[in-house]
Amino acid sequence: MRWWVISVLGVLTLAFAAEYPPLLAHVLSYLSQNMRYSSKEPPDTPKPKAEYDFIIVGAGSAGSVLANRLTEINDWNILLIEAGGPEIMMMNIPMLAPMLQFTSANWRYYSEPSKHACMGLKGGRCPLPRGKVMGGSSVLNFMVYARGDARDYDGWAAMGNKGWAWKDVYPYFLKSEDLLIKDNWVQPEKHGKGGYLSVGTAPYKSPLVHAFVKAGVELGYKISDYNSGDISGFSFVQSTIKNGSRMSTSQAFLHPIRKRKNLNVVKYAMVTKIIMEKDRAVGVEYIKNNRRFTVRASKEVILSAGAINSPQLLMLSGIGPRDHLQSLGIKVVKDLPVGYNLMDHPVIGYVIYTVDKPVSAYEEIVTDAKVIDDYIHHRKGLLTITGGLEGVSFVDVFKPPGTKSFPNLEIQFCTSSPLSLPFVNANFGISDEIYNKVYNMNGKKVYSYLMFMTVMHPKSRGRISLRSTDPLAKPRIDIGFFNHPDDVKVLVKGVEFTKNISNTRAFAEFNPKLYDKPIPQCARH
Ligand SMILES: Cc1cc2nc3c(=O)[nH]c(=O)nc-3n(C[C@H](O)[C@H](O)[C@H](O)COP(=O)(O)OP(=O)(O)OC[C@H]3O[C@@H](n4cnc5c(N)ncnc54)[C@H](O)[C@@H]3O)c2cc1C
Repeated sequence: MRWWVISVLGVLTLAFAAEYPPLLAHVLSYLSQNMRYSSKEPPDTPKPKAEYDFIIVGAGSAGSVLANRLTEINDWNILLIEAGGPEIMMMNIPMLAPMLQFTSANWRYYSEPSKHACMGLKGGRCPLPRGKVMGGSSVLNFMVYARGDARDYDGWAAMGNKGWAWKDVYPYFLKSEDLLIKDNWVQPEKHGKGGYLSVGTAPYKSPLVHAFVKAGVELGYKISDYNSGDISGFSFVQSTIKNGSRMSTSQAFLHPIRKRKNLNVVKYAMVTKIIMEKDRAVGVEYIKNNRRFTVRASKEVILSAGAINSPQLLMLSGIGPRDHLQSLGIKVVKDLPVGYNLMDHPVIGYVIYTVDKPVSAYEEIVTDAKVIDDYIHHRKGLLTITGGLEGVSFVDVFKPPGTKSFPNLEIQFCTSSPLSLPFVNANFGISDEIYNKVYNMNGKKVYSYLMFMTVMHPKSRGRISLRSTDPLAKPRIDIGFFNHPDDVKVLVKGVEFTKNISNTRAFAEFNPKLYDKPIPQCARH
């Protein structure tokens, strides 16, 4: 078990012992649950074979599913290689999701400074968290289960991506899912039952998220099952959780198959190169415990190392833009535009409203004995909220509700904000100067909510490139946020839209006030 888990549990144990003597027993019980939990993950294979049928690089969202499906074929041997270590139970407490970014389970990538974005953040860089652990980013993420809109898939198919139309992918969504939600805002006929991946909702719902969904209806939007193929509307979140705990893809797809003899897993193993023979990938090199290993694949090497590491590994292996590879002295195997066309969703993270009632999550929830008892003993309460995120809406900010439109903005509704949970400022990487001038409440308890706004179909593009030939050096990430002005227009309109939401009758009882203290650098605008 990691030192930080032991320290957190130690502090919690001492804090509880005085106020809630039975809690000591609960904490110990949690520790023993963790031991049992750890034994469910496929173990590290001490001596992998020299050759497998398939090698999968990265045990994240994609890699876990692939390892499960491929090992269904008894005759195929699969090696799954993961740079990170085991997932531990503490990582499954939904409300603690933001804290995981401060652990070794995060690759800790940052964007390059840019003249359009991330300027109020430390060093002018946006933190770009990615999971480095069994389960990958599905261990760090905020658990929102969102398939996307049918029109997006059909658009990709129309671009020539055979097999990606909604009608092609939808059966796989059904197959993989185990819907646990019984509420009437979900259309059960659009969901799967009995699959590996549990989809539920947090047992706790704050009064604020109820107001958020009602506000949507008041403004003329429908309460939607955003996983039905049409995302438009307002809703509570559907989450990859079960019994109030995170369900990562490792838990969903790897734990149940840990006894399959044709699956080997190596953990803490960093793949440094794909071995190419002519145009064919025939194996990989990896480093573990400072030793270098080579393993061959008779059928395929599958690269599922995530949106940052996969292109990095391709380029290190000679697959990438000729000029770039040659400038670093890498032999070109295939000249391809790897690393270009990087797309992520530009966001405004800090549209905050303060409220005058104690209805939002606050900093002390991580040390409040009652809140912790609720979670450890009953798997309910504030700690089951997925990273503080409870509601979601997808709207077209340029068109009134009810008209035919394709949403261009996603609003994630959070039952707290960095004013109430100051540690979240570190997640965003807010600079000390801006934090102290704008967001530091100096210990004053503030209740608030936040609408986290995301551009749905960004036009901005970035690029990933190599900094050096050292596979352990972080690649250069030019995230490209806001290099297209249309993305800014969507978000500006989105901020106005949050005012409409907060001005509804649904929110009136909380007396919300936009927290509009100007950031000094923006005051002139
Ligand atoms: C903080 C955060 C919040 C998010 N919230 C949501 C959300 O609420 N809902 C949602 O749908 N999506 C969310 N996402 C995005 C989602 O989690 C990712 O899109 C998804 O997990 C990516 O899956 P992947 O398999 O491509 O990569 P990953 O899951 O990142 O897996 C890649 C794996 O490869 C391993 N790896 C990388 N390089 C190597 C190497 N060289 N050798 C060996 N192993 C390697 C990594 O350690 C990792 O385990 C979030 C992501 C983050 C980081």
